[in-house]
Amino acid sequence: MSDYPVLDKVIASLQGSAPTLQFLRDLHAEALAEEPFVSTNNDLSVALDKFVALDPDKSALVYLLLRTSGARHVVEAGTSFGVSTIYLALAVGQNATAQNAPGKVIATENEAHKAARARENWKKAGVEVEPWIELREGDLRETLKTGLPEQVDFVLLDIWTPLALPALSLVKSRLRPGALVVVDNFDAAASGYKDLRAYFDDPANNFRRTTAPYDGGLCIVVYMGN
Ligand SMILES: C[S@@+](CC[C@H](N)C(=O)[O-])C[C@H]1O[C@@H](n2cnc3c(N)ncnc32)[C@H](O)[C@@H]1O
Repeated sequence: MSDYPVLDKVIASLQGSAPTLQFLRDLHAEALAEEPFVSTNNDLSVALDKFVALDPDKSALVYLLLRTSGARHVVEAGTSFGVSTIYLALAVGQNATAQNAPGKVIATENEAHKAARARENWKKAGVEVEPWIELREGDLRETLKTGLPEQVDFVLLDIWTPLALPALSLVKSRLRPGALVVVDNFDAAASGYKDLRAYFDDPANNFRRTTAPYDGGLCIVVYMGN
């Protein structure tokens, strides 16, 4: 048992070695001890030293979506201390191993000290996690311009709202038909997501979406292909 019963449920929904799952549980408990933060109507500087991690129940859903879709090529916009990345990498590693094929999570973080903490956390998470991650440090509007996989299966948009559409736009041409895009706080940060919502809803872009009733609204989007 932990101080956060949700973590017991979440960890039980994952496959992984006991030490890796225990580390993830402890790390996520540390993140939960913070004040909640949503990126609209706030002073972003207060988030510089915060995890601002994806909620555990949303992270579990993301892990299971990745496992069921067999995703091996993932882009994460907004990594912070790398909590959500651990869920992504665990799933990608398991999918890649099952398919005997390559796989990678491209993680992005602008703040050098956060990137350093993320690397430490992934090292501690161990071989089920660390080898599957490529961290691109710097502004994602630059770091995602080149070197993306031919096909991207999954995109996690967990980033300050003005960066979400620029991130997706850089990845869009690589999305495979059926690729999933998950956007955190789609309702709670609705005012910041006007441009992204219009982009999803423009028939020319060929996305279909629903918002799952997780805290703040978790938007789940499928790219239908050209
Ligand atoms: C909500 S947090 C990500 C949390 C992470 N997904 C998790 O669950 O642990 C968003 C992160 O995006 C980073 N960020 C903000 N602007 C960025 C940019 N232009 N390029 C890359 N990262 C950026 C912030 O420093 C912050 O750490």
